[in-house]
Amino acid sequence: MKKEFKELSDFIGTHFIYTYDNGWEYEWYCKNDHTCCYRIHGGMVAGRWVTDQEINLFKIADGIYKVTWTEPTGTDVALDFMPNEGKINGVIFFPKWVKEHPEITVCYQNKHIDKMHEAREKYETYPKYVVPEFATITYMADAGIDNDDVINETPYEGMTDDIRAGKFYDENYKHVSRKAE
Ligand SMILES: C=Cc1ccc(O)cc1
Repeated sequence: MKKEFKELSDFIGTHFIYTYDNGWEYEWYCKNDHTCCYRIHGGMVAGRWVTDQEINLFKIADGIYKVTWTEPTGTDVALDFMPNEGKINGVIFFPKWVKEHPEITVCYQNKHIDKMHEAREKYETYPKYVVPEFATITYMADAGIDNDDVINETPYEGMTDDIRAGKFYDENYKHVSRKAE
């Protein structure tokens, strides 16, 4: 994607794949000015995916965007996107229980909100496990606003390669079913 980001409107609707310097691979979509969706492909909670997470979104300066949110698990996230530089700085603040039982959170979270709330009451929160890392963007595309096709399937091995190879979405950024291939 060759585009110079400047305004907030340049950012909203963008779909990213990136790899943190610790090797964790994430996929994230700015669905609109107050909502994101994401899939986790590598790292402590690989396999987890979430749609329609409420976020706070600000343009910090031309082409620099800050996104923050708090999750049903109690995990807090702060991301600074610098798409013109191909970089993101992310800080994830995991409750102690997520580090100790990451498998509980590996699911399509939207279908398991009660389970997340139960776990955050049952297990310990502190000390938090803080993960501050830069990430390198490996894919960036304009998926449009409120596109429910961007993140609508459980992550599988090779999914990010398929997306980068242009095999995952059609010309309207609709998900091409693998069965139809
Ligand atoms: C915990 C969620 C999360 C989503 C995207 C990202 O870059 C970091 C954390």
